[in-house]
Amino acid sequence: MGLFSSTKNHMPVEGKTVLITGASEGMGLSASIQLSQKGANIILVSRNVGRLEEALLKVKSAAKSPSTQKFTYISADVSEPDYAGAVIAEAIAWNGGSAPDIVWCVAGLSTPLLWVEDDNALAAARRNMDVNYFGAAEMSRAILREWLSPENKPDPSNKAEPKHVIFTASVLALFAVVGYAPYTPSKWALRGLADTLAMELSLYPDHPVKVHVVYPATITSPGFERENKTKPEITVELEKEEPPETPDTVAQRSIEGLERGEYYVTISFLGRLMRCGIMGGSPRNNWFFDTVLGWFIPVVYYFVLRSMNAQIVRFARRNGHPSGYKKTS
Ligand SMILES: NC(=O)C1=CN([C@@H]2O[C@H](COP(=O)(O)OP(=O)(O)OC[C@H]3O[C@@H](n4cnc5c(N)ncnc54)[C@H](OP(=O)(O)O)[C@@H]3O)[C@@H](O)[C@H]2O)C=CC1
Ligand SMILES: CCCCCCCCCCCCCCCC(=O)[C@@H](N)CO
Repeated sequence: MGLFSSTKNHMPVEGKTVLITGASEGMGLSASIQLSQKGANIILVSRNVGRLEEALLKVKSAAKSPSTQKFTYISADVSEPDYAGAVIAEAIAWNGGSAPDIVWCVAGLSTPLLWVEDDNALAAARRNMDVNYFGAAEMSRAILREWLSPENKPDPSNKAEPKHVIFTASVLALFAVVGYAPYTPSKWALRGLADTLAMELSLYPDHPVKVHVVYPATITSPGFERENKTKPEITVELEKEEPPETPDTVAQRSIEGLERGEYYVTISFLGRLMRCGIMGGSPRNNWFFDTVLGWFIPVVYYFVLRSMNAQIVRFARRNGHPSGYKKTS
């Protein structure tokens, strides 16, 4: 977070234990496999046990040192109130009494729809909030209470690496797009929580912990196939601006950003522009470049928004009042 970047790896994982939610499919599975290849012990968390079993085999067979690394899964629903304490307790018991060193909240879902026309809008918004926001919020609180408790003060002679808690948002938390009303606020909420925690963590100078937020654009995952079933046509049109990436690529670029020590990690060029466009009072990855780039983004947005809104108006003229659109859900 200094003026210039360094080449140090800020998140070494070899021999560390990483807990990942949403780890049975999509980006979470890819991240688990890649961290296994780098020598981490992995705890996979999601709901469906059959998919967790399959994922565990893949993550195991990617291990850098199969004789020393260990792997397990815990089935849990991150939308259940108070789920996270039990997950962390089970993880600690499995890990010989030590808490995981890194917790990455990836579990999420999206229910694209038109806010005004769709009868499911508010139910979908609550579900998106429960999984995407509260799922990650509860997990962060459970692990931070463990890491930051006075009994768990790291031995200063031991040069402990910082712990890491990582949230997974979306570029939609940096730039909103029509059709994502139930989802976008849940990802913006994660940003608000992360910025607050980044400051709160300074109250614990003897317990080094870093918080991060990853902002992927479209990921060609099983979740993307599901969300496309209800996605409004105009949303499909607009999001073509940002090309989809595979779960493997998104996981790889996320890990690279975390290794560079970034606070907000973006995956693409547009994502980086969007990040510099919203910085406000958020911590910067690089104070010089992020600030200078940030000066130009309002000008870019003048043209981007003009063109997008014109595209939406053309769509509206072609398709008539939205109450007449073909029902997607
Ligand atoms: N796909 C996209 O285009 C984008 C996605 N994102 C975000 O990135 C993250 C990963 O997305 P993606 O790769 O598409 O994920 P997928 O939808 O493909 O996979 C979701 C994973 O989360 C688990 N999961 C879902 N709901 C719950 C729950 N209630 N409790 C526990 N686990 C749950 C699923 O397993 P199970 O169902 O068994 O529980 C699965 O392992 C999400 O946070 C998503 O919002 C961000 C930008 C773009
Ligand atoms: C200065 C910057 C210019 C900005 C250009 C705007 C381009 C719009 C691209 C929108 C991409 C939306 C991806 C959604 C991913 C997602 O989170 C969902 N698939 C999950 O449900």
